[in-house]
Amino acid sequence: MNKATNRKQDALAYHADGRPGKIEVVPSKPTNSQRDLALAYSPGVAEPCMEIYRNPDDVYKYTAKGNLVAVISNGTAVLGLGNIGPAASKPVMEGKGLLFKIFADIDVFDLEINATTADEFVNVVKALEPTFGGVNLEDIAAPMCFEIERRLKEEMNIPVMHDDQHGTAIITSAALLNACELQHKKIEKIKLVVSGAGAAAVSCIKLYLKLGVKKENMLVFDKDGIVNIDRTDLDPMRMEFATPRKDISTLAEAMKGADVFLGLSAANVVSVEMVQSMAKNPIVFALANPDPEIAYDLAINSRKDIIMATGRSDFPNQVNNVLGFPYIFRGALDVRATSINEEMKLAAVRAIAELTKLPVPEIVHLAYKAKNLKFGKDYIIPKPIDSRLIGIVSTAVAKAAMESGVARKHITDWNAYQEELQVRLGADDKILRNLASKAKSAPKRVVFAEADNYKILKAAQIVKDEGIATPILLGNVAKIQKIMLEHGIEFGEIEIIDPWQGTEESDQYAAHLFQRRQRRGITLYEAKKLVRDRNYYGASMVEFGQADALISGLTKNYKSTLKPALQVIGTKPGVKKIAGMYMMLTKKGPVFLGDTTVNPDPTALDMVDITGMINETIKEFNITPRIALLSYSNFGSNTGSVPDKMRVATALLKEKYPDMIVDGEMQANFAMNAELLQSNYPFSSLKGVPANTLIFPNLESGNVAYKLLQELGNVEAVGPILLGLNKPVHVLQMDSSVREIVNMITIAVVDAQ
Ligand SMILES: NC(=O)C1=CN([C@@H]2O[C@H](COP(=O)(O)OP(=O)(O)OC[C@H]3O[C@@H](n4cnc5c(N)ncnc54)[C@H](OP(=O)(O)O)[C@@H]3O)[C@@H](O)[C@H]2O)C=CC1
Ligand SMILES: CC(=O)C(=O)O
Ligand SMILES: [Mg+2]
Repeated sequence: MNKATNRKQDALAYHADGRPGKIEVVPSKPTNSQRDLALAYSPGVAEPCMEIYRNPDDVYKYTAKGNLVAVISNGTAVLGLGNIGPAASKPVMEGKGLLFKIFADIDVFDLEINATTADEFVNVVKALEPTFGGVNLEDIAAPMCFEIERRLKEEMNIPVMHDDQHGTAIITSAALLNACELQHKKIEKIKLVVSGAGAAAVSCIKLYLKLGVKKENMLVFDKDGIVNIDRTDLDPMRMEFATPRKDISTLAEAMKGADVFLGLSAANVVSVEMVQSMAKNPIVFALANPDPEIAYDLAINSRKDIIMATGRSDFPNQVNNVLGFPYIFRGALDVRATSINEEMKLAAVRAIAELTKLPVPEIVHLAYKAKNLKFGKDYIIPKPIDSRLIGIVSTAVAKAAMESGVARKHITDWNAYQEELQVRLGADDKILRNLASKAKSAPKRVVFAEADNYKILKAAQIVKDEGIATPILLGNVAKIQKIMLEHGIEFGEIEIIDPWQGTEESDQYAAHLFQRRQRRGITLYEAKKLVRDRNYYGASMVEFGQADALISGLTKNYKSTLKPALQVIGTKPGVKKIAGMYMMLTKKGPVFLGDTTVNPDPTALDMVDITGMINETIKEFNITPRIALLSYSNFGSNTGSVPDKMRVATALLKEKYPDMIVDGEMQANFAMNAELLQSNYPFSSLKGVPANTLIFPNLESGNVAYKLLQELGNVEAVGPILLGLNKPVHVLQMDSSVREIVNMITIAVVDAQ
């Protein structure tokens, strides 16, 4: 099975696994009690209904309308896949909904409609106005899309934007301005060739004209060839930029001496020769999705002076409308704009272009495994992951809406607005993305003791593909290869070792184990036998530096996986007890729980050591630990062995680590609710911000808490992160999912850095 087939299977599984599709509707109010339901629905719901009846604008106050965008398509021009119909377009529209949510916290209903005429389409969408704060039209073929958008903008009082037109125009304009600057070209003088005369291309051309490109310097092509004034099949819109020139009829002819090529048409319509025939310092935007007009590598290797961009995320210069639509709608919704006008679009263009010239944050470098991204040929436009986009672009759009008179709500405190935008980005799985970025910045060799298992192999393949780790597989070679073949898992080059057969290193590993355990009842003969076991062998590889981290435990119980690591590697100097911690990815950000894994009933002194290790590890994740020692009492409100132990441990911690942010003993709700803590116990050192690290009095409570959060709170658990071993070894929970294994590998790599 080749890489393409593999990717296909991964993409299908991604969509089909678990709850089918990519989005769900989640209530935003409590629904637990009869009272909640009486307020949410009948009879309570009648109150906001009547308020809105009396004052229609109150719909923004009492419903989700103000943050709800409809992503609507009839499936007539889906990506570059053509007219595949509304149902087949649904994955794209759900995907757009997902991007709106993760990049700008906008809720989306995706609507795929059977509407083949402009009248049908317009009637459906107009009728939806009461529900939505905005409408994002998507993947509707030209020329019908122009009429649909024009009519909806005229007839609706909420912002309507056909993203393939204007989103694309905005992003490519920002990229074009920057590319021209880098290639020393004046926009008024560029010779522009456009492949495609559809929704995206027409809108780009219109915006380029506003930026200064001259109509007479432009040649446009569609499926039937050059768009010239002799054509009888052109609608008035395309006739607008039809060329009177008679000397050119093919794309190859047009490309000779051209400064800029813009492709918004179909895959592979441009050849290397065409690119080579362009003017000095050419700019090529081959933006057809998923495959561009010319492959990135072909174009970039065809000449040295080129600036090349595609719509894809796997090459430099991704020019894709995802850089625009989330933030354009965010700004428009936040000032309750009645439309998205030219001023707002141009403000977005300028904001995106200028952002490119600012120093790039470390986190973006890490995410793209790039060392020195800066305004230049390979960085003409910001990266979609850049979290500054929401602040800069949405603010520019909101200001332009206010200044151009389409805002119905005015923002006065721009600093508060900036903060609000950052909070919107949420904090639940951002930490994982950050950790993955950190891992990718210096990937490590991770040895897998249970490589004859599909889930391990799949996770190993993912981390290799993502550049997080270089896997080393332990196990029976034929068995591993059989599973790889059955499941289409490919690594390219991969090291597979079968410890059972013995290797050049086995004797050295056995001698080391014997040396460490000879006074604990292990003979050399036994040590030799033991290192044929994959857990002993894997731990030895890490101990001898032949691997940087070990992952095991998927198929064996925790203790029997841990034992070899303790015997071969041992604990860090000074560590008496190892421990385990979980990172829970809650909506309020990551919360760390410990010890959830190893020590059944730690003493107050043990608690000090464990908390110290937890504190240090969390700091490695670039998070400041705010630690609460938990019990069933608050600061002495109850007595008993558990509160007493936690109170003593807190005092010892404060003495040993004066800079540690720690307090206790306290109940979990006080730890997680800063207001509650402050109002009842204003002396507490956890002032103002809730704890992010919870230390449990014993294994039962820690284990019960994380499992409850996982099952009832639907909170993702990453771990157990093993603390205190001298080298990175991480033991999976039995039956971890592929995603959980990938997360653990990421942690192991960060641990090994
Ligand atoms: N990177 C990005 O952000 C974006 C990329 N796109 C991509 O741009 C492409 C077009 O999208 P969109 O405008 O929405 O679709 P449309 O269907 O509206 O337009 C497609 C245009 O391409 C023309 N075309 C098709 N095949 C060829 C060919 N072989 N040679 C020349 N022209 C051709 C069509 O010609 P005719 O008019 O004769 O049918 C039509 O003018 C898609 O691949 C889409 O994925 C779109 C939006 C954003
Ligand atoms: C990116 C996008 O909207 C498209 O390719 O259609
Ligand atoms: Mg599209």
